[in-house]
Amino acid sequence: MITCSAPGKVYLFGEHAVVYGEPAICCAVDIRTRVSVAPADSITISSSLGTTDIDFKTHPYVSAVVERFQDISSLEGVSISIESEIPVGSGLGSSAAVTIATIKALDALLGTGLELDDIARMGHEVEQRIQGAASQTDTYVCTMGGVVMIPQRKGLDLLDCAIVIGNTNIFSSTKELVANVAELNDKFPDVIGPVLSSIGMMSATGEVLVNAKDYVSVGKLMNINQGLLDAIGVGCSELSSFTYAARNSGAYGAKITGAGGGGCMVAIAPHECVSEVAAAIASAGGEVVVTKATDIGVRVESQ
Ligand SMILES: Nc1ncnc2c1ncn2[C@@H]1O[C@H](COP(=O)(O)OP(=O)(O)OP(=O)(O)O)[C@@H](O)[C@H]1O
Ligand SMILES: C[C@@](O)(CCO)CC(=O)[O-]
Ligand SMILES: [Mg+2]
Repeated sequence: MITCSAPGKVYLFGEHAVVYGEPAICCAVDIRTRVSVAPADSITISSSLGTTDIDFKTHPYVSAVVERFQDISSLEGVSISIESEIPVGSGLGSSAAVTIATIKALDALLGTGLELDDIARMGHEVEQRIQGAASQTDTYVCTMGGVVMIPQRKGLDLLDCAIVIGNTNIFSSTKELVANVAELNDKFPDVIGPVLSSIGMMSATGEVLVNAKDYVSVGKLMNINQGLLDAIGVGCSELSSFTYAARNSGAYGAKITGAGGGGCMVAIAPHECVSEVAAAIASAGGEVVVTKATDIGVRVESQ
């Protein structure tokens, strides 16, 4: 049996706008999905969502990965078992992590010799197929780890402040949220276009600040980015209430992370404020995860 893992991620800036070619800055975080594979006579995929064969309703991302390997190798049967610390459909890159960890595990099992760039590319193709429109961000960051600016694929300094996540526990489908933004953009292109460009400016301005470890300024920009995410309709009252709770208890800044519409918000905070920020989000009704940036991307855990 071979087990591989891949990390989740939070966006400092740029989700949604990155689908339209704007830059984004995204950070791998220290919560992981583990995928174990073993030779078998038929295909079985087991996760908290159920046990299936190739099944695009229950396991669309993993099924698409299996089909890709059927194209490039002699794969006929395999048993795939998924365990995850990343909540499903929550904005923390659960789809990218399960996709990338499965690609790496099947690559190791079948000896297809994929390089990290090949894994990231295949992961992006899978997200595009299932999501409709998808940027390369989640799959690239989750493959490589670290803090990455997209589309340049430029590595920035690892954050050394605390990352506090508040989960609304409202399931949100990235596919649907991306489609909602596209609909709004089709209806009001002259209004939404400039908002998406302004979101792109966050990363252009934020890059230098992240490398300078000027987290006070990074936080201010995250707060501006949050306002623009609200403007394109991906907020909800719980996300707003958690972001204000975090800001009012000492966080540098707070915003939605990922597709929004539910899922999670992220705050960056000085290490000494973590318990106040976590308590404030929890008393506003959020499930809290305190984590940190990681430079460990996809990797083989055991074989
Ligand atoms: N542990 C898991 N086991 C099996 N499938 C998973 C797992 N985690 C995620 N998935 C798949 O990914 C889908 C959720 O992906 P989606 O892109 O909508 O949310 P996300 O990746 O958590 O958030 P975001 O894309 O905003 O970061 C699930 O419906 C499921 O198909
Ligand atoms: C909403 C989005 O920008 C981020 C999802 O984590 C979609 C994508 O980049 O594919
Ligand atoms: Mg996703």
